[in-house]
Amino acid sequence: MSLFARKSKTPAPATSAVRQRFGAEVAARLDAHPAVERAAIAAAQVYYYVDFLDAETCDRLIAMIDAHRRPSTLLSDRNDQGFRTSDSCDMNRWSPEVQPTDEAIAALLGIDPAHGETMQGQRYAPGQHFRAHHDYFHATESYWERMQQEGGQRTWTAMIYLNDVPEGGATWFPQAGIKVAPRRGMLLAWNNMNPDGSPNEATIHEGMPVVEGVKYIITKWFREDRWIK
Ligand SMILES: O=C(O)CCC(=O)C(=O)O
Ligand SMILES: [Fe+2]
Repeated sequence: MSLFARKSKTPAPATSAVRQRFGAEVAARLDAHPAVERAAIAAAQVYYYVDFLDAETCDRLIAMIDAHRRPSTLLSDRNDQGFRTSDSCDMNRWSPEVQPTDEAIAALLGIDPAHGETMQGQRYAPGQHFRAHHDYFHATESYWERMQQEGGQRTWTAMIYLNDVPEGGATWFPQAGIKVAPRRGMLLAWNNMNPDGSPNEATIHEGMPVVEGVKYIITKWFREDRWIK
């Protein structure tokens, strides 16, 4: 018996059949949806749905974010103040104000809502930003062990812009080569994995600084396993 067996930490698998399946199935569903467009880039699966949410629902969610916001946090071993300077809040999925939107996002992607983390509301005032990052978890970070118990890797991200922003605040994917300006009610969704289920580095993205106005969004991350046990 090897001395090194068992005790050593299991390295995170680079690829995974479950993640592969999420990539293929969600993409096929979005490709087939008449209101959804795929962004014309090869490096990542990025989709948008222009009028996903009506103005009244956007306004209701904005009011909830304003009422509950607190400084955003960062899941990282680096203490990097200034990396994410927005405010955030948890959007309770069981609240009658939130549930229809939360479930509509999961239904659009065809993912069991139990795989979805708590939806985040985010607010960026002028000058606030979220610097370039990946939404997937890095297996080298100390949080990885815990994340494996809590639904595992993140697969798809869905974001909704709740308002138009007069200037700034675009979501920029510098490697994939796409910049998306906020537009009220528009949903943006992308797969953080490659088709083989490994993390796609080209999904690195940033929330660019708002120049004029205030930017409100909601973000929902889906895990490879159930996040709600
Ligand atoms: O604010 C944006 O446009 C991007 C937000 C984002 O990347 C996130 O919430 O993970
Ligand atoms: Fe992100």
